[in-house]
Parts: sequence; structure tokens; C-alpha cells
Amino acid sequence: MSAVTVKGLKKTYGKVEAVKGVDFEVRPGEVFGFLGPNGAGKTTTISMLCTLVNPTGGSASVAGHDVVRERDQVRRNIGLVFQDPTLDGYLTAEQNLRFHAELYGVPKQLVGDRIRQVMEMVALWDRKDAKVMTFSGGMKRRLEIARGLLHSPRVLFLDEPTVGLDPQTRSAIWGYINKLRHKEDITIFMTTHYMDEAEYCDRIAIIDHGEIVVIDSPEALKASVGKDRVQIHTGDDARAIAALQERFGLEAAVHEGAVTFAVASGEEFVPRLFAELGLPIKAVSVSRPSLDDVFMSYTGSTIRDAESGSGNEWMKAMARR
Ligand SMILES: Nc1ncnc2c1ncn2[C@@H]1O[C@H](COP(=O)(O)OP(=O)(O)OP(=O)(O)O)[C@@H](O)[C@H]1O
Repeated sequence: MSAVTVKGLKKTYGKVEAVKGVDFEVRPGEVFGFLGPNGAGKTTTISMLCTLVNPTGGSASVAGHDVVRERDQVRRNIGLVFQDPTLDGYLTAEQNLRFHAELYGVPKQLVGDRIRQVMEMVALWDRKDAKVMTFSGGMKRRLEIARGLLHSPRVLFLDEPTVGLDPQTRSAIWGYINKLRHKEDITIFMTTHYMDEAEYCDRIAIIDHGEIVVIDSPEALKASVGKDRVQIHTGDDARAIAALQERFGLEAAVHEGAVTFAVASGEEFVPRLFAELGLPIKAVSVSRPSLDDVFMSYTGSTIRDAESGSGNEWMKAMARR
């Protein structure tokens, strides 16, 4: 049985179609990621799965329970870590967890051990008696993860678990998530707009404008792009772009300060480039497709461009592959 099953799930807010009928399944024990820019519909989807928002159409079940008809059963089986912290700053870390354990009916004789276990997992046990208002943003997020796990949920939902945190804390949080998947029998559903974090997922669904564009493992998605990114530095970018078009039929554009284009086997192409371009090349770099390229290839823009609302010509050229 799938941990999460979603069929034609839809949510509209007035005229805004936040989620336009998505279908997917999450396997038990999987780390499944929703990757998309701000406003793509990630939070709306996760909120429907967590029974916090009612779908406009379609259906979804989590841990075998329907998110509309069996809300209580769904809630008992899930843990939530959302973007906005909901900890009580005036209580200590441990008191916050005890309060949650009571809400979720964790048996009294188990609470103490379980609190210690989850706090140790996120390396906060030695701070259990400190008031949460004295915690850094990263410590609060770690405590939220511990709290989300306290009642041993079957599925843990993480909405942008590392947003706003420094790189070191982000990587520590990923360390805890990885530890968690080995220690506990749990499925993790997370959203992110960080490409590097999507790499940690077993499978990702790329979501854009309320629709799922593609679902697969990060490796398979990168392989599907099938082209390498080549960047060259020349003394005359405009001439280089024109020459690439004329001699090789390649569409190139200046991106991150370098003339950039995509070809099937970048390394094999480089010698031809030097021999036939007809103007001096100062530097060249070839890179394998990243998830950035995957996103661009399926949606026609980078996640950053999608968030700022602007397009980028070379991205679009690459998407027209
Ligand atoms: N309560 C609401 N009322 C009206 N519109 C909403 C509401 N919640 C979300 N939306 C709209 O639905 C769309 C999807 O928003 P959603 O928050 O799901 O995106 P997201 O991918 O999670 O982005 P972010 O990472 O910024 O939260 C956006 O256009 C947003 O403005």
C-alpha cells in the first residue's frame, strides 16, 4: 500500500487555481520531494494532505485514510513541520514536547523515553530545560522536527524544512532527516525550492503553476536532460553567440557572465569548438546536467527566474531542445 495516494487533487481560491488536479503516489519508507518555485502550489498540496485545507476536487489518502472523510485518522498518523514556527517561546523545549504528547495521546509511560529519543536525534537533549525563546532559528526548526516525530507518525510532512537557515544548519537538518529514515519506519514528504536539497530525495515531483511536470529520481531526471552545459569566456560574446549559431546551429546566450549553451557530449564537443569557432576562447567549462537544468528543461525557466517572474532567453532556448 502507498503511504500517500493522490488522484486529480485540486484546489482553487476564487479565480486562482493553486493546484490543478495532481496525481502521484508516495511509497512507504520513501523520501519524496515536491520541488517548485514560490507560488507553485506546494504548500497548498501539503496542506490538503495534512487535512488543513479542503480540496476543491479529486481525492487523496495518507497512511490508508482519506484526507476528507477520515481526517482524525490521517492526523493521528502524520507529523507536521510547517514554515511558520508554532512553538511556545515561554515554555522550555521539553515542556513544548510534553504538551504535544498530551495533545496526541502518547501513552504516559512512554512519553519520557520518547522525548529523550527525539531530542537526542536532533542534538537538543542538553538544551531541554532552556526556554524556546532563547533558541536560534535552526534550533527551533530542529525542535519542531523532534516534535513532529514524537507520536511516531507513519508519514512526516516537512514544508520547506530548511528555509531561512544558514548552510551549516541546513546540512545538519539533512543529517537528522537521513538519520531518521534509517532509525524509524517512516515516510517523508517534503517541499523545497532548493535544488541541492531535492538531491537528497529518493524521488521528486517538479511542480510549476499548480501542475506536476515530471516525477522521477534525481538521477533519472538529470539523465533525461541528455545535454551538458558548456560555458565559454571570449573577448567578444556577441560574435561568439553568432558563430555558435552559424557554424554549429547552437542557440547560446550570456548567462552568469559566460556564453552558455547545451550540447549532447560537452567534452567531445570542446575540441571542435576550439578548432572551428573562429575566435579565441579564453576559458571553457563543461558541466553535467544539474537539477537546475532539469527544472529549466521541463519548465522553460530556472527556479529563481520563475520566482522573480522573469524569463531567461538561454534557458528558454535549452527548454526548446
Ligand atoms: N488562502 C489562500 N487564499 C488565496 N490564494 C491562496 C491561498 N493560499 C495560496 N494561495 C495562492 O495559491 C497559489 C499557490 O500557493 P502555495 O502557497 O501553495 O505555493 P507554494 O509553492 O507553497 O509557494 P511558497 O513556497 O511560497 O509557499 C499562489 O498563487 C497563492 O497566492
